[in-house]
Amino acid sequence: MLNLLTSTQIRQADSHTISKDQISSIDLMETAAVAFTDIFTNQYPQKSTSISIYCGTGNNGGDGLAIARQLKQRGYSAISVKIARFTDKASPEFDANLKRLAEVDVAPVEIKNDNFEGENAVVVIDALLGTGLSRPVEGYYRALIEFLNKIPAKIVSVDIPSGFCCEDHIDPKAAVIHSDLTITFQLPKINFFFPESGAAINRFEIADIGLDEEFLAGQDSHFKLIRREDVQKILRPRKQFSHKGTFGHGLIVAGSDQTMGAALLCAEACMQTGAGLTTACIPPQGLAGLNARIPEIMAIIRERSFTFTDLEKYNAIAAGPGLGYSEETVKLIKDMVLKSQVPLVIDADALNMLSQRLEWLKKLPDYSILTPHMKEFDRLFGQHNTWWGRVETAKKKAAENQLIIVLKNRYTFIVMPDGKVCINPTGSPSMSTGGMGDVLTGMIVSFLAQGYEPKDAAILGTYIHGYCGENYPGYICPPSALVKNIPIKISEIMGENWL
Ligand SMILES: NC(=O)C1=CN([C@@H]2O[C@H](COP(=O)(O)OP(=O)(O)OC[C@H]3O[C@@H](n4cnc5c(N)ncnc54)[C@H](O)[C@@H]3O)[C@@H](O)[C@H]2O)[C@H](O)CC1
Ligand SMILES: [K+]
Repeated sequence: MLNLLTSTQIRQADSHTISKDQISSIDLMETAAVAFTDIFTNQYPQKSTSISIYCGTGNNGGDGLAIARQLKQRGYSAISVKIARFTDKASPEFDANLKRLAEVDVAPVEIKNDNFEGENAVVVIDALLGTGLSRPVEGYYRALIEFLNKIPAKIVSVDIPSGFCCEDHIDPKAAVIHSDLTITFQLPKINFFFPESGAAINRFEIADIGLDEEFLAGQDSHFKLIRREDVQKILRPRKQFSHKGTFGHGLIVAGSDQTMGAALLCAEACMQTGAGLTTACIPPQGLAGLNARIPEIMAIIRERSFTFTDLEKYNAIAAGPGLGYSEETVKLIKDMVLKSQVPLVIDADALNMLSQRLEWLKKLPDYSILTPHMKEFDRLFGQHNTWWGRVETAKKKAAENQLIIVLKNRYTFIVMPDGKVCINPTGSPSMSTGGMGDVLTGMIVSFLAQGYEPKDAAILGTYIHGYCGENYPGYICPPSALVKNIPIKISEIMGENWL
């Protein structure tokens, strides 16, 4: 997993690298400027593109000056540099790069107040403020940021959008540059994965500046980014002499008269993800649809006052998709919660039942997996104003109840009982359709049934679910199409050793 660090830790990595590699901070700044410019010129290869570089007077601004020189030296002919001289403070690296700018005869314009004349560059490079942000942006900086957010130019931010806070609660009223592209140094910043950053970061790219990998990996951090290689390490190839019993038996407790579709999607996902056997515990009306659509799935019919008699024959149980919320289904879930000896995956209506009966949280088998979206989370654990707050609560609740909480959003947070927050990078807006959650639940319970540890089942299910969705060749990805792709995408991720 990729260790995600705070801005303070990244600064420590800076100085560690500077002393270890016997370089100066101006050398590191030059490396950063070159790495930024490489990505930038790929994005804007036209050398006549008009580019205005707005520089603060710290090292973010210093980067901006070095980037201006790099662009000039690479033949970009329409470069202008504007320095936000709102304070008489300037970093030594900024001053050094200001001198070097003269070598390429770019004469910067100084902005000393808030009368910004018209800006008609096609691209603005935002090098005003970086990770040195230490307080909310006010005064001339705020006015300049608001001015730049209004002009038609594309904005490319250096390291982070100016005014953006890299970790902790994101204040929706803060003045932050709305960047079309953020080229960040070495690591994505933790808040890049929080929904509130959407306005400031349309997309981001990583510029490797050679910080000491060992040092970065050795830093203590809750936040980890799941990478393909992590998933490849967890996935097990299937042995030649295996049979359906080798891959477990998953039980899906789902569906009601009007919402059988969720049960079908969840059950099929469990089967397509590789469970040896899948049984769906469904209402009588659902049987015909189940058999017609997915003949591989066995059924237990939930007649009136149904109770579980042989839960022990299942390696993993998922409950909730389309289950409906009635006296009958509450009794059913209570029966399951009290009787099950295996980790449960609790989703949708079963989560809503939990939120009315929080005492059940402690009764769930250890390492059971909750898969709430934002609203289900707040119903369970109270209203939250920020996602940072939600993740803090999720860490607390996961530890208190020995649970895994899969807090779904564009970058799903998988919160482990030990406080680790594994962030899933896969997925796409094409997946924002009803039924996606049902599929995810089926995938997670399938990996549980196959004998994967609960934390690994949550990671595999979430990563591969998003991977299937983001690789679907369509404007939207119908969940019933996604499930058909699961086996092919798992083997694609595993590469040649999938068999
Ligand atoms: N390893 C790396 O990522 C590298 C990053 N580099 C660049 O350095 C900046 C961080 O530079 P720093 O000098 O620490 O601060 P900033 O330039 O971000 O800010 C300048 C200065 O502004 C003052 N300030 C803080 N908050 C505010 C505010 N709200 N309003 C006004 N002024 C504010 C404060 O005094 C800051 O010092 C990083 O982002 C990268 O761009 C290195 O160049 C290479 C390695
Ligand atoms: K910036």
